Amino acid sequence: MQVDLGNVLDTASAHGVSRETLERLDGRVADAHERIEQGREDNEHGYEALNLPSTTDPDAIREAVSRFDDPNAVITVGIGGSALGAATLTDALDSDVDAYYLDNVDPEAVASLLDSLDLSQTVVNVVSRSGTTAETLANFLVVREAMADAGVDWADRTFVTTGEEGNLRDLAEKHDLPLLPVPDGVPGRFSVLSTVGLAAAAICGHDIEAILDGAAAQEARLSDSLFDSPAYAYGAVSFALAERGMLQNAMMPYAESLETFSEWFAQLWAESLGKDGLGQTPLRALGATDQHSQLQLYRAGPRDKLVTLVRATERDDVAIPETDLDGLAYLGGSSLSELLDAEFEATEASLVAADRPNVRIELERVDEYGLGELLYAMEAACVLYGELANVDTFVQPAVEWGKRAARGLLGGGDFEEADAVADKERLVVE
Ligand SMILES: O=P(O)(O)OC[C@H]1O[C@H](O)[C@H](O)[C@@H](O)[C@@H]1O
Repeated sequence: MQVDLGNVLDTASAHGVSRETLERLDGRVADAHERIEQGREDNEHGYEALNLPSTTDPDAIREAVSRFDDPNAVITVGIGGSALGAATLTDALDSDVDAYYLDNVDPEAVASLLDSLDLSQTVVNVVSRSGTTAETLANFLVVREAMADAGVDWADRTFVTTGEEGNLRDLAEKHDLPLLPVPDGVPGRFSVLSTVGLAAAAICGHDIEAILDGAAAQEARLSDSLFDSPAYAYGAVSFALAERGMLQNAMMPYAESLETFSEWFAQLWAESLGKDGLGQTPLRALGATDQHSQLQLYRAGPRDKLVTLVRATERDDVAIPETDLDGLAYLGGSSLSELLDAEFEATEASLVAADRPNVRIELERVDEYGLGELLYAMEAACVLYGELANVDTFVQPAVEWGKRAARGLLGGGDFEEADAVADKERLVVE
């Protein structure tokens, strides 16, 4: 995996950063790296996530899921960090086992998914670090009932990934469900390389060791200089650009298989860095599709965006057939991959021509190893950015406020946050 910073330099784009600025920043990267390494060594909350390539036991995960013979499908019931990592992996990789995610409580979507599946051939993976998230527990109760109604022994087809305590743990123990532990000290959005993210991939038959190997390769590249580490290069430059007003970061992979990756990145970046009036708003885009919609804004709208373009340098290709139409002759004999690359490079050039900084991230391939590299590098980039911005990367009090309010509204406890809901101002126009 490599990160190309050429288009963020002020020699490419007038609103970019100078090499001198990057060199000055590199001194701060060295200090931040030292702090991160200390946090990892002391197994501090959050920093521990960067140790997962060596602390995760892939055999234990495989062993836990091996009790389910030949499922057709796996439903992961979880939300946020308890769903997006697994979804990023299974959506990016091909498998004969279909992976679904119940990460919302839209009744129509839940009912439609459950109606469409043969539940006797489906495995249910319930994931919640806290074991108390209302959406996850509610969806699980619905799934469990649907299985029972279909004459399926739900307890036989369910496993749980959760922490040491919480309602989900109690429920799993009561029904003697197989349990995978979530690692201590790893917030959900940093947990893709643990039981939380890898179990669904293991059920789908993906090579979870290769995912960890890819992550380990990027772990080995962390160093005290942004010029030696793709992860730190990305984190440091994103921070430097945010300081210059690029307060939005459009994550734009040129691979449909990475569409969910942008969602995962959005949680990582928003929940970790959006604090104390600071942060960089992640935007989700997909190349080449969004070249024909959002690119207008990225190139000509407010000068507040970093665009991150991601592509694989190797991919399976499809030839474009020759045609006798003169106007289309330029396409014939070429391939969809060549067209996609041309679109990618044209987007970069068009942004630079309008003085809009952008970063290129290239993987060799969207496979297990490449995904491991990409996900680990983005996590390390985020941790570095958090150090440089001096925010508490690993907490999410703003999200928890809303969780308490919703629980209070449903009668799940006495939470003062719920009172604020009743105080809503109204100015209704009909
Ligand atoms: O894993 P859980 O405890 O169910 O939490 C699921 C999600 O809940 C909240 O929204 C947190 O802010 C997220 O970071 C977390 O990933």
